[in-house]
Amino acid sequence: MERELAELLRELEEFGEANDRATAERDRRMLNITHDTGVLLTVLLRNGRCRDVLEVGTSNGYSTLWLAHAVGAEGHVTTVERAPHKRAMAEENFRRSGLAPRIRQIAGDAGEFLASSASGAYDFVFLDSERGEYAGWWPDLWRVLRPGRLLVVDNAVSHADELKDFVRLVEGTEGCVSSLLPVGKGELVILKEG
Ligand SMILES: C[S@@+](CC[C@H](N)C(=O)[O-])C[C@H]1O[C@@H](n2cnc3c(N)ncnc32)[C@H](O)[C@@H]1O
Repeated sequence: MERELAELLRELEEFGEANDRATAERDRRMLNITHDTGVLLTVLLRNGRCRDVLEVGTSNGYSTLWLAHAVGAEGHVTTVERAPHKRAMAEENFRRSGLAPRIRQIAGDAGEFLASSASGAYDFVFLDSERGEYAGWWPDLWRVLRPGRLLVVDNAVSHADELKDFVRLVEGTEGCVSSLLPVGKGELVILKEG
């Protein structure tokens, strides 16, 4: 990774940690993935030669930068965020990173975006948003993911209780194999067989 991008990621990690310590207001918190989760995403995307990535939950774009770096110059990351102030922060971080041309920012509700997305549009999905919505989004998440590809869910250990219904749905889906990795806040890696 280029020194400038590594430095920007470190800066955002420090900003996110300090910001989230200082406020309990969820809408003001960055709630970024951990550094080691960024490395895990890089390994998975690079190994899968992923080019069409969907992220649900941009926040200020920290995780998006890991994804955009991992897809390489030929790849694209579509990232959905409903909070305008976070989208603006992300846009500035994307500009600073030089990776903006690979990133498509979607403004609005992820559920609506998923429902309007084409089947098999993505070869990797990263889910890091409003956990209470995941079970309702599952049919569309599954539909937009290409067969043979991965969907990764953050906070699968840190907020396991909130994900119970979702995990039950995942485990009951035919053609689905999942594994919980003890990286960062716990990453549920879901394979769509095919
Ligand atoms: C945990 S944060 C994302 C952190 C980001 N992935 C990172 O690691 O840098 C979750 C984000 O999802 C957004 N969000 C929550 N519900 C949403 C929805 N229904 N549609 C779009 N974005 C949503 C929140 O505004 C918040 O910024």
